[in-house]
Amino acid sequence: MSEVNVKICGLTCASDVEAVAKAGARYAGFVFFPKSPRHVSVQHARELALAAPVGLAKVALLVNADDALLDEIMESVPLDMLQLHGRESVERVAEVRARYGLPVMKAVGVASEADLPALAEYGRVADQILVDAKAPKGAALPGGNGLAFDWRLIAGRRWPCPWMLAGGLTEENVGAAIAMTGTRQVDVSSGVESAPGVKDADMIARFVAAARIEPAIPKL
Ligand SMILES: O=C(O)c1ccccc1NCC(=O)[C@H](O)[C@H](O)COP(=O)(O)O
Repeated sequence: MSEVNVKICGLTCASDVEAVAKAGARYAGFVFFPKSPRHVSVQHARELALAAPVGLAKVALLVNADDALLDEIMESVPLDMLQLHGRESVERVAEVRARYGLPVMKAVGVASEADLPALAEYGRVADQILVDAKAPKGAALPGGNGLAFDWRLIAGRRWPCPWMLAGGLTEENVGAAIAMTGTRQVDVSSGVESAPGVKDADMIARFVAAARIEPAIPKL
């Protein structure tokens, strides 16, 4: 079975990038959302992205971004993927993908069965979907809240494109989340932080290691 890919989201300093690369994560996420404790400016993101080693995919996380912001980011920051984490429509996802020529991952919040059809809809236009916990009503952030959803809702489900599981993952629960959902990609932010916006290198290393432990298959 292929190795589980890990995305560590919300990196804010050079030591975060180093820790993520050293731990063997596949993706590094930079948050462009001013209300977030993980927000980075375009110039700062450029410096962090330039410091990332080959093989670490750099992802820009955007919330309802207009073309002006996307143009500015695309001109300065070397990126491998755009993550749309707001209320972007299916049409907007297709438009962003065509305009910038980068793979687009659309985040979809899940709290109940009623949220599942959106995964298939976005899965038809996006390159990947991020199956995340739905932010509570009135939350300041549309993601990165450290909340999990009921993984049984998506156990055994598949979509038309690759997907990643997110929401409240930690080194303690990521193994169970992988086993229950069958995901081969996981995304974490709060679960590897010592305080909001402050990543912890040891927690990152332990999270990546925990995501890579394959469940023992009993011998017949
Ligand atoms: O992390 C943020 O601050 C953030 C702000 C605005 C939109 C999305 C945001 N994070 C989304 C992520 O990619 C998180 O990794 C994902 O939602 C899981 O977060 P967590 O439950 O904290 O691991």
